[in-house]
Amino acid sequence: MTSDNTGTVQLAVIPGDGIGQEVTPEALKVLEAVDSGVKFEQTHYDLGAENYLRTKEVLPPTVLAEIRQHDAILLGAVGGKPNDPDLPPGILERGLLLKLRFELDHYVNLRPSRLFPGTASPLADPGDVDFVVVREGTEGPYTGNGGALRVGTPHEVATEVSVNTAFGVERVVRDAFARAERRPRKHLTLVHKTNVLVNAGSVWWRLFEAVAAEHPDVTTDYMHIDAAMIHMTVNPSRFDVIVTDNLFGDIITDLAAAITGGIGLAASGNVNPDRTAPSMFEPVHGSAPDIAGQQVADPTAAILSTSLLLDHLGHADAAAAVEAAVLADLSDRRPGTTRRTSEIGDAIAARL
Ligand SMILES: NC(=O)C1=CN([C@@H]2O[C@H](COP(=O)(O)OP(=O)(O)OC[C@H]3O[C@@H](n4cnc5c(N)ncnc54)[C@H](O)[C@@H]3O)[C@@H](O)[C@H]2O)C=CC1
Ligand SMILES: CC(C)CC(=O)C(=O)O
Ligand SMILES: [Mg+2]
Repeated sequence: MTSDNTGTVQLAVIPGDGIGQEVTPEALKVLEAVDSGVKFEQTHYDLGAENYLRTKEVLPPTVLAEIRQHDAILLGAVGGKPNDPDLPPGILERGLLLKLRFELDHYVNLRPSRLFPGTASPLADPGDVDFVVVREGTEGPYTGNGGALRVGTPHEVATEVSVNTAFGVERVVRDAFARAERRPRKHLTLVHKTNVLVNAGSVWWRLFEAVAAEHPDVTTDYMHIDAAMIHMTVNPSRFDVIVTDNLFGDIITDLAAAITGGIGLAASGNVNPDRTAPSMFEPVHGSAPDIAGQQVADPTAAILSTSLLLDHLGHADAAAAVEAAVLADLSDRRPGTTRRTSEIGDAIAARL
């Protein structure tokens, strides 16, 4: 998919905050180096904590409307230092990141986890880990539904309501079954907490079962979220495709990253499968204020996110080339040696 007939892709780039500013240029370096047959025309958007502190604006409607006109979005990370008194809690996470995901209907948050050859896992015997988490991206407890009463008093009550619509659950479950069907193992696991979150759990379970009946070739199972974390730590190779809600998917995928070489390698796509708006590609990690500005962040996750972007735009060969370049770089990494963020980007781009 390109925006015109000249093979030009309109790419919105939002480096964001912290290490987002450092890893995004490396991802762009790789996107420019790979032979995809198309030209990426980039528009950079200065959005994030610094922009907010300067302008008191997070995502003006005109900017959102402009971003919507692009073919795809590449995002670094957003979020300031924890508990910064100048940043209202969640203002960037909810006002920018989730706003983009919700407004652009990124209902499939795709997070693949593979233990690439030569990559170290903290698990002694991880096995052949290759699974993908299909995280619902527009509902759950992240919709901002809730509130607080009697704030600051001993009688304070705070709620965050998890929203789960039949429409929202069914479409992501259908996407997960379709993905499972295309994979060799054809196995799908629903992860939830149906024993306690009975209302949300019920709609997830019923729709999962209903869609399963249409996919007799996909084997299925169910795990409660807590038990799923045991299995992911003890025997992660058992998973193929996991479908789950927005919050569980957020948490699972940080663990998934940790067991497959670290958060610096975990890529993601916020996908609008209906293509009614641009999809957005970003590393799983955040802005990492603890290491920002030091050129020590690993840009591999951001670089692998461009592989997901290329694949989404229909450039499967270029996507595979980026992944192959990353794999080659990973297998050359030696424990105890460190490279700057830009050196890793240079090395991967050079392989293309
Ligand atoms: N998609 C996004 O934009 C996300 C934004 N955030 C925001 O980012 C800020 C920091 O959040 P945290 O919870 O600390 O999560 P984080 O993912 O930014 O950092 C967690 C830990 O992983 C390390 N880390 C992260 N990326 C790395 C990389 N590429 N290479 C090496 N080490 C890396 C960090 O140094 C830190 O120790 C917060 O404001 C949070 O809301 C968090 C997650 C996702
Ligand atoms: C900062 C959150 C809104 C997002 C997050 O942690 C994630 O998508 O992984
Ligand atoms: Mg997260």
